Amino acid sequence: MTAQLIDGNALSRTLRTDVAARAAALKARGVTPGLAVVLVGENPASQVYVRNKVKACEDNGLHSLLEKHPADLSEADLLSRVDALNNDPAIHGILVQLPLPPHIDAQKVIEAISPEKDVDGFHVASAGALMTGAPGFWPCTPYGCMKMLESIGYELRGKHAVVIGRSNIVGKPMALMLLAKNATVTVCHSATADLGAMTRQADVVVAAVGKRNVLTADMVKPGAVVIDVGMNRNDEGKLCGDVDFDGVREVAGWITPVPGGVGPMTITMLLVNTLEAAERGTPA
Ligand SMILES: Nc1nc(=O)c2c([nH]1)NC[C@@H]1CN(c3ccc(C(=O)N[C@@H](CCC(=O)O)C(=O)O)cc3)C=[N+]21
Repeated sequence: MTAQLIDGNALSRTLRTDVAARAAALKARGVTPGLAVVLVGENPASQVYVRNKVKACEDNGLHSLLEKHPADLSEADLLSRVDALNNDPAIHGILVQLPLPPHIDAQKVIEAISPEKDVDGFHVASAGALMTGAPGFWPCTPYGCMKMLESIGYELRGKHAVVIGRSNIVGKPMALMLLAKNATVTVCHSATADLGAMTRQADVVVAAVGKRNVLTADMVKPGAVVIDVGMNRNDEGKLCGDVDFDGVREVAGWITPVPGGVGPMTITMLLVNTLEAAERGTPA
């Protein structure tokens, strides 16, 4: 048996059509949803990602503002730029591209973003809202993973989900979202004694480590859903995930590809959050 693909590009197209319709409806009421993307320095990967985000905005009727700053921008100057965007009525969402140069305290910058505009969902107020079930923005990558599970009609209640990775931007929020859907959740990480023993029990595996071949076919229960959050390069320089795709697809029931899986969904959920921010800020 070969796993069915969960196509992040196709699902993104569907969801972005809805985003575009909602953006048009807001525009008819005189409000264009606006996203500010702030880039500090010249990290080549960041430049590609940022360009993709801006293009996704343009393609779907959102206004975007790309702010590029030199790598030696001071932390104080970045904080005052964030403050200006907090007070800019044309901007509903603010994204400060990570990683930031080492002389800048990234968490401090994130906490300076108004929670109402924190469309990345990285602010501690957003994290607290997710943890308690209060309204707030969910981090785009795990949110996109949940949409992928929803798209195949997957019932999480009573299932065992294993998350590999415990970052603040993917692993931890992913575990909370799965828990909120009544899955039994195990979070594995670099100190987990026997990763395969955990993943072999999983109905759903989410791999979010940032290392190739973290999940191989022998570690997967037949029929399981496998979601690959990884973004790595192989020896030939090709983009690949954390999952040994060719092996695992022969065992899994469902699998997300890289590229064309979680990546485009991350950008889609950024658009969704930005739209949501604009809708929340617009009186009916
Ligand atoms: N404040 C902040 N928010 C982020 O959301 C954020 C960030 N910083 N820093 C970097 C990471 C990375 N990230 C990606 C999003 C989409 C793709 C994506 O669309 N990937 C395509 C392929 C792109 C390619 O070919 O390189 C795919 O998987 O099909 C990748 C990576 C968002 N990030």
